Amino acid sequence: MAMAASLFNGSHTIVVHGTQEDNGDRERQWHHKDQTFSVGGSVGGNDFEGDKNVLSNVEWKERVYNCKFRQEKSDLVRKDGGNDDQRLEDDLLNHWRNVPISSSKLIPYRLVIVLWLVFLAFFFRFRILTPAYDAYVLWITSVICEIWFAFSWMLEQFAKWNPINRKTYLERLSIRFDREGEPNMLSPVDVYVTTVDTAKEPPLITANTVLSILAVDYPVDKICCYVSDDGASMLHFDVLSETAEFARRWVPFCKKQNIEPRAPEFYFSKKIDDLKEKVQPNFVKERSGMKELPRLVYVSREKRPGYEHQKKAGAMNTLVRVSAVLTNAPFMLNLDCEHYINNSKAVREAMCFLMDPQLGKKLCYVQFPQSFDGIDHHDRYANRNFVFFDINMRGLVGIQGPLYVGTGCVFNRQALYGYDQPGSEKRLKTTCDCWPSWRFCGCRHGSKKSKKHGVRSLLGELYPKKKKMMERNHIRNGSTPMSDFSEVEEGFECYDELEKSSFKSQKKFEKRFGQSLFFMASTLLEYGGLPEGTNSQKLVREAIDVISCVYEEKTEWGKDIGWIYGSVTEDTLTGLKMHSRGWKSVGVLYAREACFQGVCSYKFVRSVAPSSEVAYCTVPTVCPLTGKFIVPTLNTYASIWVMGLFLSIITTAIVELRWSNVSIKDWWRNEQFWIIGGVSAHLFAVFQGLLKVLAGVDTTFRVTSKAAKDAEFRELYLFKWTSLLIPPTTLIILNMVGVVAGVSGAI
Ligand SMILES: O=c1ccn([C@@H]2O[C@H](COP(=O)(O)OP(=O)(O)O[C@H]3O[C@H](CO)[C@@H](O)[C@H](O)[C@H]3O)[C@@H](O)[C@H]2O)c(=O)[nH]1
Ligand SMILES: [Mn+2]
Repeated sequence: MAMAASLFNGSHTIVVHGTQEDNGDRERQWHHKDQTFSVGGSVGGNDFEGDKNVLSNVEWKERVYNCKFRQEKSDLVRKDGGNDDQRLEDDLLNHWRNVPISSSKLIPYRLVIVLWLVFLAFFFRFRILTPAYDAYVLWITSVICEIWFAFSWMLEQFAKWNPINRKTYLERLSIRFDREGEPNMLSPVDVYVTTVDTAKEPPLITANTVLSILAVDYPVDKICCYVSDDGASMLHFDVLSETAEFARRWVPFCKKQNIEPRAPEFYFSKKIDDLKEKVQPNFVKERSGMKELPRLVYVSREKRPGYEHQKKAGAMNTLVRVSAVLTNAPFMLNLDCEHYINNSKAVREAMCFLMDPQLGKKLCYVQFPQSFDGIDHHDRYANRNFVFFDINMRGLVGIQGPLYVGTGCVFNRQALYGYDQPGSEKRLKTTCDCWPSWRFCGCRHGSKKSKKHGVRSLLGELYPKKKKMMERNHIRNGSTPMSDFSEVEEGFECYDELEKSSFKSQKKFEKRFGQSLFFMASTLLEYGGLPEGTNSQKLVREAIDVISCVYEEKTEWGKDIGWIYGSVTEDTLTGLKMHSRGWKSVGVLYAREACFQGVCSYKFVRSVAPSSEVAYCTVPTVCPLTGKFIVPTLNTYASIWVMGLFLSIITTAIVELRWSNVSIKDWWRNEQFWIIGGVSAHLFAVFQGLLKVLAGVDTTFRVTSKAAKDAEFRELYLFKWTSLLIPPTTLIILNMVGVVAGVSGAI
């Protein structure tokens, strides 16, 4: 099995790939500008000089609380006449704040929900106590459906009980971490882009996304873009290398002219006259900007017959490991290939939360809403999804945080490694069984003899390094809490005892993360960065190791850590897994220019809900047809409950639209698709699910085609037959017949 890594294009690009069964030729050489670059695992050494910055990352925290902050505060206090000390302190500490939704909108909302519950209780009492004996089966069916509706409605409604808006302060983030003329303290971020099929995902789309990432408004040495190519296609590879070349001109241009968005195709398609109102840029800045480029890494993971490659989730886990070895940024941004960065400050938005001294530690991710270009004017297919993002997700902010929806999401690396949230009770347990013991003693026991040296040097350095960093902090500011420091000392005292269990602990680590000692060591660096004494050759060799398809065998990847396998909605599953470990998430859901923008793909599959809609669309129409009614003639009381129920449901929707500012039209589209989806796609999904559970037949992840052009909108209005349409069509016919029968019966 041949593997290769090559450096191309000067030093800002790296290629890491395993051999694909279907292309053996790629790893050998690569032509660019009449030059052939050989592929012997070389990498631009100076690129990794940034490590020192990466490691000193821990300093940002310290800095927040210290000199700078005090000075800022006292400056402000002086300006303000020193009045509201506490308020100022709070203000300065926060890069974000909650913007409460006005109680004139929220109180009626909650009242209506409570009212609904009361009506519901009486309604069910009536429903269950008065069975329709002459239509018993229909009655039972409809009652079961109603109970299910009420239950799911209750779950949904209570998740929205406490919706919250938030506001970020990018300037404060800059004041704190990004001062001119001083070393930048913003946290590094690894960016992941996945792509697979050149036919469905034109490489130009990926190229645009990559350019928008490279041009993002963030320190260049703190951004590293990883592109996973699951198609192992020469075309992707070539386009990407051209992209890297083009970036040399494009990125400085974007930064100099401060244009948005920074994906070229979408920038030029805006047709804005940018020549107006341009300011003369600072010459020095411009010149230095010309040579500054973030790194770009191309990864094509190994695939072999007999090994399940796990689609996107597999690609993501590969990227997690490669990036851990090469850059190990504490945070990572995940973008599908068609989702480019529309607002170059997007990463900073996320950092307002992730670098927050209090909230940041508890966060597993920051999710941005999905927003799309090229949605037809009437949004025929409810693709804008405002109801989901502006109502449901915003409601979830008030609980543990919004769901992960697969793209436009910035993660905390530690949360993906399966650790419990530091504040939660479970964390202590995890820490006790494997963390400290291995941290201090693991260096003495390499599992493989051949690797023993590497282990020792790697892990051996980890401890002194951590200690050194802490000492530095300690000296620089007497106020640093002692706890961390004494924890280290304690670790040393019980060294002997820990040593005994160290071998066991390391085995545990291996079972969890796989065999790469380098990777294991990287997981211990809570603030990211690379251990000292590594060189680029070693790193690339290690990177190739961790993308091998056997790497995940007998590990927890995809089960307990990283992206979770076995579902077509691996995103939701992955997010919930972290939530279940106590981590919180945040949504950047407030109205502002979309941070990420996708090329619209018309695909309609989402959650799999039992399709009680089908039964409920059928039952009422069967009644007039058969002359048997599920609801006996209503008495006065019962009709009050039924009316009340309907009215309160309608009112809830209205008040919901008021606090969320979603338009009636968007809401109506959503309702339409709830029904259409419920009786078609969801219904089929239920069958697929059953097939999988009962017969082990697996569902497939079909890649969505991203090549939609304006001219193709017409197609959206064309009628195309698919078997998915059978159930809704049948239902429509049944209902029409039912109405006719009902009306004629009444006449
Ligand atoms: O074998 C594969 C298959 C897909 N992908 C990538 O996965 C991403 C998502 O695939 P896509 O076909 O665009 O799925 P969508 O339905 O448009 O995506 C939504 O829904 C998916 C399933 O819930 C999530 O994985 C996505 O992130 C989310 O954007 C794309 O970048 C693909 O290139 C791979 O890398 N390898
Ligand atoms: Mn997609």
